[in-house]
Amino acid sequence: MLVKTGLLVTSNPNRLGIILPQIKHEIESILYIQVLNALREPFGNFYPNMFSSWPKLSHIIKGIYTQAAKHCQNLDVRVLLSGLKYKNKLIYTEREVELVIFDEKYASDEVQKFLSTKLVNISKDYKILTCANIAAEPISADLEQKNDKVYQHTVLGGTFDRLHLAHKLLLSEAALRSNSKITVGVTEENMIKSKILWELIEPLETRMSTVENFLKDICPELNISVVSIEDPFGPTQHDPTIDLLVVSKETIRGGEKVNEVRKSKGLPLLDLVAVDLIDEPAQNPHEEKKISSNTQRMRLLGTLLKPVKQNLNLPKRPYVIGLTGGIATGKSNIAKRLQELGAYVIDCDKIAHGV
Ligand SMILES: CC(C)(COP(=O)(O)OP(=O)(O)OC[C@H]1O[C@@H](n2cnc3c(N)ncnc32)[C@H](O)[C@@H]1O)[C@@H](O)C(=O)NCCC(=O)NCCS
Ligand SMILES: Nc1ncnc2c1ncn2[C@@H]1O[C@H](COP(=O)(O)OP(=O)(O)OP(=O)(O)O)[C@@H](O)[C@H]1O
Repeated sequence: MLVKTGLLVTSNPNRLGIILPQIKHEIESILYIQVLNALREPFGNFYPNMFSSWPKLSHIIKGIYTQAAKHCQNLDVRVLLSGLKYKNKLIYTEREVELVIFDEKYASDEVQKFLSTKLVNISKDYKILTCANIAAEPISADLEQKNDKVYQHTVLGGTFDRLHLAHKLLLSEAALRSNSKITVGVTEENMIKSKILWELIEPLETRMSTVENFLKDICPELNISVVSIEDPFGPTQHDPTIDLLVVSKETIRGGEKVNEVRKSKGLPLLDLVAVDLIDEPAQNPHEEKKISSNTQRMRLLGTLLKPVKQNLNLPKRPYVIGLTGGIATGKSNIAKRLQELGAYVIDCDKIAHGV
């Protein structure tokens, strides 16, 4: 039976390419992923010799979100970081977990103890699924990770429309590298008007609260501040406590500009960490190569944005349809097709010209 929220406990994320296609039809909404090498204590001590610092885990998180992009883009996947960062933590999830999936066969008393003592928000009627015996490469630390510094106060910025897996990767990088505070700048309306189909961008409040909820879910121990920004600099132009800016390979230049502004104001320069771009695995012709909010908005065209409200007081006919849109968006074309289907068309453009 389909559940809303699932939790996958994996001891080897390299198995995800096989597990995700098997479990994606079991879950409707949120899939939490907790990486753990064993259910035994010390809980959260995830391959301690290999991952001596949190940023060394970055490539594992990237691997998970890349697999999620390939296999289950319609699920809201959230890789939990608390259990990786802090030893002996309980697993807390904002949503109640209804299905727990393991990628190893554990003894049933071990499973029971784990569920009852470590999993805080679990449904009374939870179900368990085991996907065992899946061969995979052993996991390894990212030896390429040259800067594995952790900072007091990390920052990042973006529009974060329809929060996608690449946004989650960026937010996770900032969370892995922070031992205290994380600030996220979210663009206000003045900064989004040059974007494709900007009219379809979610309202600022929605984008801000989605970012905040995501961060609170994956790492509630951090002091999280989500602010709106009216320019590409946001709080970085006056806050001396910030010490790291997380960008992607395409926004490094923006990061350098932030440092130019800080230099001119006598503020300490920020370290920059750039995450790689995550590609769109199901790219159609004319779509961007990377996972992108623009693509998501374009894919919305021709779909119902929200369910039609039933109003029993309305007569069944005639329907009044308002047809609006920018220049050359196809209004006349659609009006012609509706006319062919029997609609009576009132062209306000023509009426206005005649006034
Ligand atoms: C001006 C800014 C913030 C506007 O954000 P933008 O509209 O590009 O946001 P968007 O939601 O599209 O992306 C947010 C971030 O995710 C990155 N990102 C988007 N898609 C992908 C992807 N497929 N793979 C990896 N990263 C991605 C973007 O490069 C960006 O860094 C940004 O472009 C910028 O210049 N950043 C550097 C400076 C900065 O962070 N300033 C704000 C400080 S509070
Ligand atoms: N669904 C579609 N797919 C591809 N091309 C389209 C589509 N709909 C319209 N077009 C093309 O886009 C162009 C503009 O279409 P149309 O004249 O219907 O737009 P409009 O919104 O009425 O423009 P105006 O701003 O002049 O009122 C035309 O060349 C039309 O053939």
